[in-house]
Amino acid sequence: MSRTIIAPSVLSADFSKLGDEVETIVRAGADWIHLDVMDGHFVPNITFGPPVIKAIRNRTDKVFDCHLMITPADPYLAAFADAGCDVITVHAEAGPHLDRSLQAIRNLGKKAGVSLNPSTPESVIEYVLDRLDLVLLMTVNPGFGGQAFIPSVVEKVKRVKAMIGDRPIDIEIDGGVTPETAPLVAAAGANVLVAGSAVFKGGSEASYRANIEAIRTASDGAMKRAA
Ligand SMILES: O=C(CO)[C@H](O)[C@H](O)COP(=O)(O)O
Ligand SMILES: [Fe+2]
Repeated sequence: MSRTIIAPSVLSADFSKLGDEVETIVRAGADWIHLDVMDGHFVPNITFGPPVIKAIRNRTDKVFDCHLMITPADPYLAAFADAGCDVITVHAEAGPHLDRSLQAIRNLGKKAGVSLNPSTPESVIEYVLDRLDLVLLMTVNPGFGGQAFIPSVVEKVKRVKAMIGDRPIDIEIDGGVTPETAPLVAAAGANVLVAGSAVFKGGSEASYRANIEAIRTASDGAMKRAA
């Protein structure tokens, strides 16, 4: 059994020293770096885009896991690939041509992900499974960090796990992940956990390390018991 991949979301980092925060969170045990791109249109908040991602790319060689909460996404995929994103995830709700978006991401040489809002049924990925490297299931409504985990998504994790079968597709959870909620989704089949506020609380490397370890211990234990 492989251990849970922990992907801290820099949405909760101190943006005034973002590069340093990336280095600190990597030293503290982050596996991937989760980058929340928001456009003030698909979601009611605005964050950052390719220039900021490019500016922090040289701070680590960890996977840059790019969560695009933008519409349209297709015109910007090449810019995010050039900026150094390794996984590029688009929302199924953000455009009419999911199959085309996923093909475009793979054609750029990147891993292709799709994200589903809490109210979006998993059936939208049925005909694109062979184009997918990752499914990101939102456990909050996208747009902000620090929101409460929506428990109804746990059943969706189980259904997506069954749909995927033995395909090499990661199941990632995003929103309200804590040591209390991580075991619920890990037991249901998720293997990548995004956490922002629960990881960056405390503001020091020691607290980041303890926060990551608490989530990892809880989720790895649940994964092992479910195996
Ligand atoms: O995509 C996101 C919000 O749209 C973030 O990745 C997510 O909210 C992480 O923050 P937290 O762990 O604090 O819920
Ligand atoms: Fe995210």
